[in-house]
Amino acid sequence: MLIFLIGMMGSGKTTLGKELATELNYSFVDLDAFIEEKEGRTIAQIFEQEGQERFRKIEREALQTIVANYKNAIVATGGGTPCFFDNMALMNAGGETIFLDVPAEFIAQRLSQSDLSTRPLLAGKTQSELFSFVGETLAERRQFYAQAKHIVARPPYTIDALLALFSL
Ligand SMILES: Nc1ncnc2c1ncn2[C@@H]1O[C@H](COP(=O)(O)OP(=O)(O)O)[C@@H](O)[C@H]1O
Ligand SMILES: O=C(O)C1=C[C@@H](OP(=O)(O)O)[C@@H](O)[C@H](O)C1
Ligand SMILES: [Mg+2]
Repeated sequence: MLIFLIGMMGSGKTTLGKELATELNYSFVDLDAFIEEKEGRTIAQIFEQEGQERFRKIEREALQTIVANYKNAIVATGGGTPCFFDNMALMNAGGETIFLDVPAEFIAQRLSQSDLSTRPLLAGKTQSELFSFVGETLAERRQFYAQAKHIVARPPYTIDALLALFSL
């Protein structure tokens, strides 16, 4: 089974995805890390050198490669992945999708304590810009995230909530 974790930057896709893969003895694939390895450059460099539009095409191709080549894996997507092309339909057809619906305030709080330079959409933002950006972006993206087959919408947003979804 392929399990895709989707949701905003800072919702915990990478962190919880790794834990879930260890717990289930599945492979773990982080879409951003997969892209960085294939491209030989960081996500920040791709944005800087070629812009977001090109990044979204690279991201789409990487997602197609993963769907075609992995069988039992947890896939941590990027926050924007569900919102471009028909990526949401591709993931729903290829496996289970789980939206980590963490409130914007939690996310902004977590991100304000992390290194923003690795996430080009956040780099250079002040605390208050970060809080408004996360709130507005989550509102715009919710229509895509809401297409997930499963939603984790109550705290604590931990691996137990993910395991409970499948009664694993
Ligand atoms: N369940 C959690 N509780 C508290 N902090 C978390 C949790 N999940 C992630 N974080 C923190 O939030 C930040 C973003 O997490 P990350 O897993 O990279 O999110 P994503 O991949 O969704 O962008 C990291 O600093 C991480 O340590
Ligand atoms: O929300 C987004 O558009 C992005 C999220 C990032 O992944 P995370 O959600 O793992 O931070 C990464 O793909 C890129 O910086 C763009
Ligand atoms: Mg991540």
